[in-house]
Amino acid sequence: MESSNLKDVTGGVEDAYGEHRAIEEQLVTPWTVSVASGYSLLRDPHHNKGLAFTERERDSHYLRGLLPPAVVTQELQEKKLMENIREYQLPIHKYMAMMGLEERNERLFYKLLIDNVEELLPVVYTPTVGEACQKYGSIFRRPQGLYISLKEKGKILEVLKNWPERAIQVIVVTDGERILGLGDLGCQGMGIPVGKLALYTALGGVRPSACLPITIDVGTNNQQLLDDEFYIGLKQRRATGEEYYELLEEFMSAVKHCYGEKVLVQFEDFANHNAFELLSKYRNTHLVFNDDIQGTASVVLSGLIASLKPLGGTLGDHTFLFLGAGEAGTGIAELIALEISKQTKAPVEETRKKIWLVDSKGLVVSSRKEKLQHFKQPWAHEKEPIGNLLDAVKDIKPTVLIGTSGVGRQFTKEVVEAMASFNEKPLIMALSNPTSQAECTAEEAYTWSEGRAIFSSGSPFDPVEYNGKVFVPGQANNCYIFPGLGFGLLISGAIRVHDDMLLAASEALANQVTDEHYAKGLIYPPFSDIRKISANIAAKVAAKAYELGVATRLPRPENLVEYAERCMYSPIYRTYR
Ligand SMILES: NC(=O)C1=CN([C@@H]2O[C@H](COP(=O)(O)OP(=O)(O)OC[C@H]3O[C@@H](n4cnc5c(N)ncnc54)[C@H](OP(=O)(O)O)[C@@H]3O)[C@@H](O)[C@H]2O)C=CC1
Ligand SMILES: CC(=O)C(=O)O
Ligand SMILES: [Mg+2]
Repeated sequence: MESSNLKDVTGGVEDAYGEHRAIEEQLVTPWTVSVASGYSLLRDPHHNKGLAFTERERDSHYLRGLLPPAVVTQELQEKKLMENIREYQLPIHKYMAMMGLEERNERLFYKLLIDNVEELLPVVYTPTVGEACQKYGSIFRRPQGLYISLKEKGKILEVLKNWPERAIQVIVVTDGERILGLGDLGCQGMGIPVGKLALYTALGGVRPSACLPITIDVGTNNQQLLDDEFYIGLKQRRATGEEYYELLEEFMSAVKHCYGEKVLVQFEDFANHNAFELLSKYRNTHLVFNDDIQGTASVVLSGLIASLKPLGGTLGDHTFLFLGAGEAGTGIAELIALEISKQTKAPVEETRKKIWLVDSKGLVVSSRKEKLQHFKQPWAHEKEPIGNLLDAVKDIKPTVLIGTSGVGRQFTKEVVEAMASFNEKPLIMALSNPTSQAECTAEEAYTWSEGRAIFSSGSPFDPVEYNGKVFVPGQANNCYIFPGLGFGLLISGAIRVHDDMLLAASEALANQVTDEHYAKGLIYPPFSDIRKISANIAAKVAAKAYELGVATRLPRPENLVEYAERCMYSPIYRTYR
């Protein structure tokens, strides 16, 4: 089908693929629905329960003889699998074991992930997912999402129809150009949408069948991949300009035609030269948000709000310095400025002046303005140029130092010591992922600040003992926000994402930090409570959607927290007729 025909298909939620309304010349997919039984039931990850099939189910579903005689509970299966996973020494082997489980038995995969979230999050997500992407070509077994490449130009609607699920509610899409702090991994970036959507289900409660990971392959500029005979993606340099934006336009329009107005599209790990453009292009026509710009901003703002308790004062009393002036850095900076502006009623142009950013060329200042990318320009304040981070720290004397550079070990001993020299409790966030790219380790932050830093990082670090005291570093990662934010959008039937929803999500997350957490040095609540946290975030986001008039699920449920909790996916096995 030509892309020009797209406009003839109306689509929408009821008629997901537009088949009933398709005109005769248009192609339709002949989907059939059948009841799985016997061997095919065991091979169907959505319905397989392995040894947990009951005697009755084994009789009625032709499973006799296909399974050994023991009938076990889901809990026992979980115990056994956790033992197996703990046996693996290498994180990548744990990752592969988890992906293998997802391919065999989806509910058991999610039960493990939900019940053991603190142990398994670093396996299915950062840092291990970074290594998995680097090796994605060799560990790729079965499709976990859709690949849409330049070869599919003009046929994207048909490609979407090849995905076996129809009622898609959340899409996470990447083009693989900025995978964590690991750079351009091309088509191998697929590990990221797969991992993010696993968290949408485990942390946020979205049904797995409603989630669709997508990688857009427009080529790669990574020479190592281009030279690799086993590379799984398009072997050409990245398409840019009109060719790139035409493909993205066709994709965004096909997605809406296929799944309707209320499908949420999360942009993930695009390079900044496309990320800002795509967000501003689609934020007023589609339900979209950029996780790296907006989700990260919301999680960091939450940590800052929570840290005001141990630090004292208001947000506006602080001075912020960022290393890294890209998506994450400027996204966070803008949300902080917006929040201070709301609190103080000062214009955002004023509140931005307390926030400074350093990029690869030094401090962002007014004399560089002409040559700066548009997203850096609002941060080009009046000051003499400063070439490096240490001098910027000494000059600006920030109370908060945030790393969003994607480059490891930039917060040196001198930088942390300088922060500790004029702050009783320096707030230091090393946000770059995976662990190898963190601006400093937890141990470095606590040791070099003589145990005074309030520290958090994008990838997890173990607790650190310093001078007889144990410090527990928090994980400032957007995975605290996007599952709850997304779920709030879905349960309210929101049609647009608004900045006020990000602020509401930050506040909801900060409200979950208790005195017990503060006593451990934390400014984020533990992931073990994440479903409760996500329900609270979802409720606040949904409430904001109703308040702003962008919610379509009417009437508004009275108790939104309860409603969110009730709507959440449960991985407990279902009983079959
Ligand atoms: N914890 C979390 O939840 C999240 C963490 N991140 C992490 O943040 C990192 C950056 O992501 P993102 O903002 O999207 O990337 P971008 O590429 O958009 O931005 C990177 C910025 O860092 C600057 N930079 C690069 N090298 C240096 C250096 N040696 N010294 C100073 N500045 C430098 C770049 O400068 P220039 O502009 O001059 O090139 C650019 O401004 C990644 O590692 C990512 O994993 C991202 C999102 C969420
Ligand atoms: C966490 C995340 O989104 C990133 O590092 O890109
Ligand atoms: Mg990301």
